[in-house]
Formats: sequence, structure tokens, C-alpha cells
Amino acid sequence: MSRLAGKTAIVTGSTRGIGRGIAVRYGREGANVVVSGTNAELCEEVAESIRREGGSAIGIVCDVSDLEQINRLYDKTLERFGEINIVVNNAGIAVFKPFVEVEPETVRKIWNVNLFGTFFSGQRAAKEMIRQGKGGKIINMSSISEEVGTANLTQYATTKGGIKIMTKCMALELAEYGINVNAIGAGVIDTDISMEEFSKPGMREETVRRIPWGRMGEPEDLAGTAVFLAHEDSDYVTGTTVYVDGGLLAM
Ligand SMILES: NC(=O)C1=CN([C@@H]2O[C@H](COP(=O)(O)OP(=O)(O)OC[C@H]3O[C@@H](n4cnc5c(N)ncnc54)[C@H](O)[C@@H]3O)[C@@H](O)[C@H]2O)C=CC1
Ligand SMILES: C[C@H](O)[C@@H]1OC(=O)[C@H](O)[C@@H]1O
Repeated sequence: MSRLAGKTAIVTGSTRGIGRGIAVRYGREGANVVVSGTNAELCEEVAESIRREGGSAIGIVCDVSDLEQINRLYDKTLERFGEINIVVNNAGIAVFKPFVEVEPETVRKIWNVNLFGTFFSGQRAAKEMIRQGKGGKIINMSSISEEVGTANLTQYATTKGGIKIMTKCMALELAEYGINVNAIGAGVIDTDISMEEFSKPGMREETVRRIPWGRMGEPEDLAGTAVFLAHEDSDYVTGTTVYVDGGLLAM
């Protein structure tokens, strides 16, 4: 289980949920992992949990909606590990609200984290990978929401649709450098992002009822795909979304 030995991976928004699951798995696969998020203590806590298992990890604070902090994340990673081979642009937020009610500040905030953050972290990743001249792997966290509409999530789904086409355009531009750019299209995963929504009466049961696999996903359900897209086994895969959704999109 050392499929990523010798590689350095940044995972944005990895203090909990899906990002944490990916960071922990990357640690088990031998990568140097940079755990990142807006809370310094939590970054260090997750990095420490990876080190306790024998992995290599550090925590670096980064709010991905701030370009200066993105640049600091990459500078510090290079300072510590010398190279960046894998970047998972996972940080994301969602607010459930009807289209006709959602306020401009909320929309701006979501677009800044989900779109601006993914775009400019990806841009810096690409610049470093081109400079290093060894290719690289960029993985953007998307959703089934890039493909199907969801009521009350227009402000969020718009960002995932954007990430879908961003992934394709980046893949085209970066192919000549041997840099793969792909997305993971997650289904409904049991994390804090939708905790409030799923605590409404009947919501969880109704959602699970629609999932062919019969349960919501767990962060661990995505980790294997994240390893595949970070590994040379996926060298001929680029510009696409791999859906991990328990069959939701098959309906
Ligand atoms: N849970 C789900 O059902 C699905 C989630 N996703 C996506 O997966 C990604 C991770 O979400 P979850 O783990 O589910 O949610 P979560 O809320 O548990 O985790 C989100 C992570 O992003 C971090 N984050 C938030 N704002 C940030 C910022 N400005 N800068 C840096 N980090 C920030 C949070 O601290 C947290 O670590 C998101 O991009 C989300 O859109 C996609 C499809 C389904
Ligand atoms: C925020 C949603 O509950 C979550 O995010 C997604 O992208 C999925 O479609 C889930 O519904």
C-alpha cells in the first residue's frame, strides 16, 4: 500500500469530511501530505493523526478564497518538501436557499471558495508542475450537481458546473506538460456540508431512498478514486469526471 510513495500532495479543505478522508488515505499510500484548511489547530490535528500512523504530513492554513493564502500554501509546501506532484482542490461550501431568496453576499462567498479557490489553486499547481517538468495530477472536487439540477442549490450547483468545464479546459492546456486534470463527481456523502439540511424531518430517509446503493456515501468511499487519479495508473485519463455516487446518476 505505497502507491504514492515519494509524491507530495496538497489537499485543500482537508480538516474534515471528504478532504480529510483523502488526506488520511494519501498518508497511508506513502505520500507527503499537506493538510490544509482555515483553522490552524485542525490542520495540525489531522496532520498529526497521519504522522501517528507512520505517514508524513504537515498542516498549513489556507483560505482558498484568498490568493495570498493560496500562494503561501504552495510556497510553504515547496519549502518543506521541495516538489508538488498532486493537488486535490477539495475545499467547498454550500448554502441551501431558494434561488429567489439567496443574497448576493452568500452567492459571492460560495463562488469565491468553490470557483475562485479551485481556479487559482489549480493555476499555481500548474505553474509549479510545468516548472518541475515531471507532469502532475490535479483533481478537482465536483459533484453530481455538475450534471443534474438540485432545487435550493443553484448558487452551489453553478460552481460545480463551472468546475466541470474548468477541468476540461485545464486538461486541454496542460496535456502537453503531462499534467492530468480530472474531477471527482461525488454523490450524497455524509458530511457536515449538508448536516443542517439532513437534520430536517424525513430528509435523510428520503435521500437514502433515492440512492440505488441503499446508503449515503462516506468520505472513505471517495478515497480509492482519489488515489487512482493521483497514481500513474490514470496517466491516460484526463479532462473527465469520475462519478462516485452509489448509482444516483444512473437513474
Ligand atoms: N458531502 C457531499 O455530499 C458532497 C460534497 N462535495 C464536495 O466535496 C468537497 C468537500 O465537502 P465535504 O467534505 O462534504 O464538506 P465539509 O463541510 O465536511 O468539508 C469542507 C471542507 O472545506 C473547508 N473549507 C471551507 N471553506 C474553506 C475555505 N475558504 N478555504 C479552505 N478550506 C475551506 C472546510 O473547513 C472543510 O474542511 C466540497 O467541495 C463539496 O462541494 C461534492 C459532492 C457531494
Ligand atoms: C450540499 C449537498 O447536500 C451535497 O453536495 C453535493 O454536491 C451533493 O449533490 C449533495 O447533495
